[in-house]
Amino acid sequence: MTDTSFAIEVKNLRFQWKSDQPILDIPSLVLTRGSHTFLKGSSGSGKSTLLSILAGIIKPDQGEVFIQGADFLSLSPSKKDQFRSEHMGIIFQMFNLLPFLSVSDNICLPCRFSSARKQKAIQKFGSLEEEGKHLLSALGMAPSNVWDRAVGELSVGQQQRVAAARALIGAPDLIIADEPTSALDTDNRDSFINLLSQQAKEHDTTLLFVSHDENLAGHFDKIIHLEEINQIQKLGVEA
Ligand SMILES: Nc1ncnc2c1ncn2[C@@H]1O[C@H](COP(=O)(O)OP(=O)(O)OP(=O)(O)O)[C@@H](O)[C@H]1O
Repeated sequence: MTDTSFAIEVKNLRFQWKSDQPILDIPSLVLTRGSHTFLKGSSGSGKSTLLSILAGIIKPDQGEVFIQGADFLSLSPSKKDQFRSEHMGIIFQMFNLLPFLSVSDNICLPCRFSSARKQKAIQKFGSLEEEGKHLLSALGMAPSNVWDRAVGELSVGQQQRVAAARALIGAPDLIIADEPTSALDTDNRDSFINLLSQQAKEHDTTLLFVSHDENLAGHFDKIIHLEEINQIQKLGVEA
């Protein structure tokens, strides 16, 4: 049984990369709905790996993961894709945009798979495209300059903002972001974090955010140190 007021609930999670030592052993992790969490930890401690598990990109060796009350790991690959589009906005460096598609197509993609997100965008902005353009502007990019361009032609910082707009469109229940501001200058970083905070408050979105930039931690109501919830770090890798 899981509590449906939890956005994320992890139980007895264990993971190791093939032929490597275990890196994650997390007895329990709970994020309540609407909470804004900043996840920190030293380099190589497993933050990206944990986020990839929560996003359904890699499978843990053991344990349970409930997202929005659903037993996420038991879903088939196609149901998992559908669930992800419906409920999650993901900004990962390794979960890339589609480089040959336009900025417009990339941003609107989640709403092609989620009628709930599509309806939210249309209700508030009249169309998906209008919300997409609104998000890009708020992120400091002029939509008219990039809207029809292939994403692969853009700079890394521009691509990061396209990925942010794709994650935010249609106000998903949960946003998982791994170093989403790493390629942004200070002004664009501030625009991004302000937009993320404002959207999350407005829509009661749960945020899970990984960054090495400690300046951003003040925007979050909870800080989790991976080393404090991960038994591997406490016991040492030989355990
Ligand atoms: N695809 C992979 N195959 C094998 N090992 C991997 C893979 N990805 C990560 N690892 C290993 O898992 C460990 C944790 O990596 P991870 O990227 O999750 O850490 P992190 O806390 O996000 O680090 P950083 O803060 O530097 O981004 C590291 O030892 C890394 O070498």
